[in-house]
Amino acid sequence: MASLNISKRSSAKRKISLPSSSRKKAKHQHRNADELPWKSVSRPSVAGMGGDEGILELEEVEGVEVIYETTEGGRVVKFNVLDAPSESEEPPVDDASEEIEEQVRQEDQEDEPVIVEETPTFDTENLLPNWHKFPLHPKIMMALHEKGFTSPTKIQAAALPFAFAGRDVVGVAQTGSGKTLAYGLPILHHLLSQPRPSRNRKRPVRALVLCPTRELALQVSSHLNALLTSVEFSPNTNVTGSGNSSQPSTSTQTPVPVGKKPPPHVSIAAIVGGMSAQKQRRIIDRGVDVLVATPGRLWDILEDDDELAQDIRDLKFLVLDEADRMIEAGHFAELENILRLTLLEAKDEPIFDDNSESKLVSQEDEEEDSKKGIKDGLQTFVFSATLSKDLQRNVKKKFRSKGNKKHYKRDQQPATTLDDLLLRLDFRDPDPEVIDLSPVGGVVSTLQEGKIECLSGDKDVYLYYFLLRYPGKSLVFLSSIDGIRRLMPLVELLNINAFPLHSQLEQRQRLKNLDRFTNMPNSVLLATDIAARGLDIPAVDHVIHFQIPRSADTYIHRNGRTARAMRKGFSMIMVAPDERRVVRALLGNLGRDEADIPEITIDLNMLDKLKARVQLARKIENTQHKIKKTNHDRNWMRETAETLGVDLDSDYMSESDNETKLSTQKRKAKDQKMQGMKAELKHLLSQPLLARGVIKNYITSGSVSIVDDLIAGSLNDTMVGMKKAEAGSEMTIAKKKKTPLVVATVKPEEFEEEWTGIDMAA
Ligand SMILES: Nc1ncnc2c1ncn2[C@@H]1O[C@H](COP(=O)(O)OP(=O)(O)OP(=O)(O)O)[C@@H](O)[C@H]1O
Repeated sequence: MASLNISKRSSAKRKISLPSSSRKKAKHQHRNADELPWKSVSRPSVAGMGGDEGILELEEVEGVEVIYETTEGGRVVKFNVLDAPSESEEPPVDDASEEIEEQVRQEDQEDEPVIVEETPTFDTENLLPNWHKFPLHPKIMMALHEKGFTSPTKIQAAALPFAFAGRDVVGVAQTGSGKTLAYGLPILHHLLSQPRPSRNRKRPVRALVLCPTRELALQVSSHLNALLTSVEFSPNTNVTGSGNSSQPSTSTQTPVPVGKKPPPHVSIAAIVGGMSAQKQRRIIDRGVDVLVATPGRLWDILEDDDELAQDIRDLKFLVLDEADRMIEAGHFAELENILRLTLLEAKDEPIFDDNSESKLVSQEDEEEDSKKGIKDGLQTFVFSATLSKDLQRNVKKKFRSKGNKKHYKRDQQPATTLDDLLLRLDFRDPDPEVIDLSPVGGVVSTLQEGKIECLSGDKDVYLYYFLLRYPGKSLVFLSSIDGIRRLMPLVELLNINAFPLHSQLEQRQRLKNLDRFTNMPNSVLLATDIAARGLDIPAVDHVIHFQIPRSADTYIHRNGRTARAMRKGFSMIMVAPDERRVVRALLGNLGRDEADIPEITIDLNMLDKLKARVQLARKIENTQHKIKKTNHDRNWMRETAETLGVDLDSDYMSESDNETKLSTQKRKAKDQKMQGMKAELKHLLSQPLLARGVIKNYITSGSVSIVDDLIAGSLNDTMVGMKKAEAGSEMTIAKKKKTPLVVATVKPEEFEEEWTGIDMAA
């Protein structure tokens, strides 16, 4: 047997680094080395131990303290074997033991078997010249290259230098402009530049990203994970062969457990409601570097997890993504509690207390703080597409510039809840950098807008028209879940591939529907505003405001689900007469005029044909709904009576029985009627929708010949005789105020010329 000295020494520290519940009891038993409880371990194939080198077998031992005693015969080594205490016993923790703990922790670092992980090299200068000036870890450069992200987006180019300089950043940039990586890259860079964490020690949470919705949190974590996974386990890849490292990065010392795959260099996890809390707790227990969370679930977990609460106090990065939505999402209390943990001073005290004495942060306080050297290196990033100018000013106002000796009074009344939230953030930076790249009027340059003005009751048919006329992936926003519940069966009856998304669906169903929508090219997602923020669904062609948004911000964020990352997109708002005033006000808030948004030209002949289909589908839906409701009411009465052990009134019963008999006949009649209506709808749906002047059986002889277009494949798939068209290519441009409408059809090329795209240059 050969023994490994490192193992013996490292074992001693394990006794102290174990979590408190499983700490070992200091029951000393001096023994000689051969009596120790050795365990066989597989031989490491790295760190110079790969060859036989005379070692036949390796063993290690845990829970042993090595004692050197000076005796008359010289120095002798003894071993203290430590027993594990019972669950209820907690070892006394005193200053001395903490000192030892720290000492042993250091020893641990020295003694663990390590391998040297080669930092890959990457020729950024030639392969990613637009990224070259950013000191990003080569692995990140490799990932950006692999993803084809050849240049930073504007917000990335603007925010990264400040983030790398250790500054706090408040970033405002249009939807789909790459804000996730604007804060994600500095975090990943920092973590990748640290040694790969050991499997033996739980990694603390270093970065917390708070998101308003579960979907966004899941998306952010998978977005960051996706960037890492391609390069995580290819540390020695040399992409260029030229050996030009993107930056002078040192090799990282990577402790690798014997015989095991190295642990991930960076571990990212999402903690959101609607999924197993136990599983999420287990993930946290295993150790996570970047926690992406919704405030509600995170606070639930934090309430019982002191260790995690401590991690949050010691964070290196705090991010608020879509900060303004967070307060709308009803998470304010939880969010506030979480943020309180991140305060530098008076962590447990409310920020705004009633004691006016303490409301003024004086120059003396400030100097006192700096004498104490309070500086923990927390960096805070706040990002959104919509942070009002007032708010941005307030963020700055809050902070006392050390140079200027400006003072901030804590009893300053915040103007809005979001002001309040931002004032509760304890930016360590005396002057957080506010970067505002939001476009004028909130509209992304690649987005084209349009509107349809119609009666509320006609919105269904106009929507149907739009979906058939402009096939593609359409995200339809409604303000209420009831609205979705009403519209969903209707569009299904009309054979539209539609999926619902709202907060009353189970999380699994929500994700499934999102996934189906993402993967089906010609499909519709009927969603409430839970889908308005941050979701990065690839290639959404159209955003439709079926019900008008509640605020200008919501209009911007809903629109932001299309025209992302320089792609084209179209947004359509449907306005009923009684909604015009609100829409006017909403656009006014964005400094815009109602007439800025042109109307979509509708082929009224085609609309009439669709009306027949929609009316019939609506009739079927209403009848189905009534049947369901009657059955539900009757069953509910019987079930409730059964549960309560109450006999139903005999009158009610006989009435109900008579009704049942009657209703059996009625139901049969209704069923027949329903079958008839369904057959009729099926027939209607099977009929081609002929444009005016087109004769079905004589395609060459109608007043409009469609042969050439048919051969060229340029006809709309469902509206026979109408050419294929992109949304936005058939618009009625309204002249401003009181001038009659001028009808003009705008050719797609004319718009394309105006689409300038996002200038990605740094
Ligand atoms: N440098 C880049 N080059 C090309 N594409 C990029 C770059 N950075 C990010 N992207 C892509 O752009 C898309 C939008 O990014 P992201 O979701 O971060 O936008 P956002 O600004 O957070 O949008 P929102 O305001 O809607 O949340 C994503 O698909 C992302 O992968």
